[in-house]
Amino acid sequence: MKAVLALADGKFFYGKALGAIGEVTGEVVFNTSMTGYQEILTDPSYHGEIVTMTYPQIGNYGINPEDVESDRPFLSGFVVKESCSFPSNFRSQMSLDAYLKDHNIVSIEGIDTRALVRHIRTVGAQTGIISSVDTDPESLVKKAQQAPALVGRDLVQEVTCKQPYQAEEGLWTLGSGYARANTQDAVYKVVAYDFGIKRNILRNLTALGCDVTVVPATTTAEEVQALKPDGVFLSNGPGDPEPLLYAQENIRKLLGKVPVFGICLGHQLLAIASGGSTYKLKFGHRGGNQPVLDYQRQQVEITSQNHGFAVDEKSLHDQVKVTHINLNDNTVEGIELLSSPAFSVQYHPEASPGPHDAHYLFERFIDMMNQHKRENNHA
Ligand SMILES: NC(=O)CC[C@H](N)C(=O)O
Repeated sequence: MKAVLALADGKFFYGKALGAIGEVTGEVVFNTSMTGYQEILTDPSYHGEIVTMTYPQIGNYGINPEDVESDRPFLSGFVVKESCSFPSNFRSQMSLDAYLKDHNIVSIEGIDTRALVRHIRTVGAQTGIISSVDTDPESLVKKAQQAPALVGRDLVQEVTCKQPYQAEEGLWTLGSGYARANTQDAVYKVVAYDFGIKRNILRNLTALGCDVTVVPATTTAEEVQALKPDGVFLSNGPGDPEPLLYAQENIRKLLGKVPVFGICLGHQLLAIASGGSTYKLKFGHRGGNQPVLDYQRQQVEITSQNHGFAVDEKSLHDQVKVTHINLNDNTVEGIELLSSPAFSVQYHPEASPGPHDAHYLFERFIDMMNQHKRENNHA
């Protein structure tokens, strides 16, 4: 069945319907990871986005129930050059097409994804539409122009949990699957703000001895403090960090009282809460091979990334130190506060999918909690 992808600037591509039949709008972005499509589909940070995979064949190792970062796909739409309809992997239980249909994700295949990505790189990420019900490019371009843009919207409220819960999964091993978190012997009590949290962050924290309570995005600083955490974690999540005033306010109140660690959206919110600002990148960083320099260790790490906004270095005051930069475009990749125990990174130390070079950051959070505990016991 025919499908069309159209962009707000008038560019369009004819392709074939994949997944659900229907029509969907979102910001059209691209991800350069060669594998890890299940983790990408289920990363809540992609909510509101139509994700194009640059790798030419997607779905070749099928879909299994384990490689997920949340309980369902959150992205608006999915674009691939070729979707593999005969997956080959001992863990596979269904095809990509069947999975996208099951979760009602309107997708398209068979378009020239290289041409699309080159266009996005030239003109910048923008709103687009995939449709298999209306295939008139002119009408679709109009609909794309009328669709809400990503900037200025609070998408976090659409993906955050409704109620607090305890993280129960540990790390995955072949043959045994996910370990169960050993909360009884946990040494650190962590409260994790769920702005759209990826499960592998929680798995990494529980594996290092944290008992993690995940709380909804609007939980107040007072409610968090009532749980007496040793540390607070600020998660990744979708959309623009600037309109999330409630989160910025709560983080501001927690700073100096408890160690804070943020990833991606959590990093952007920490920067804003400490006086900085963010801006939209031309087409973002999404993929598994972004080089980052850690000033402190004087080491380059290859990182997993997924973001369209970035912290403005010029907006940061002298109590905020830039700890990491992206070696492709020199954008801010990590910060540390000098006045309170808090740090954050723009990229994904939990990988899933991607390289594991940055795992040391979870250990840094543990060290920070240890030091804070020691100092408080002496006080
Ligand atoms: N993965 C994330 O947390 C993304 C953060 C934010 N939504 C951005 O696009 O920049």
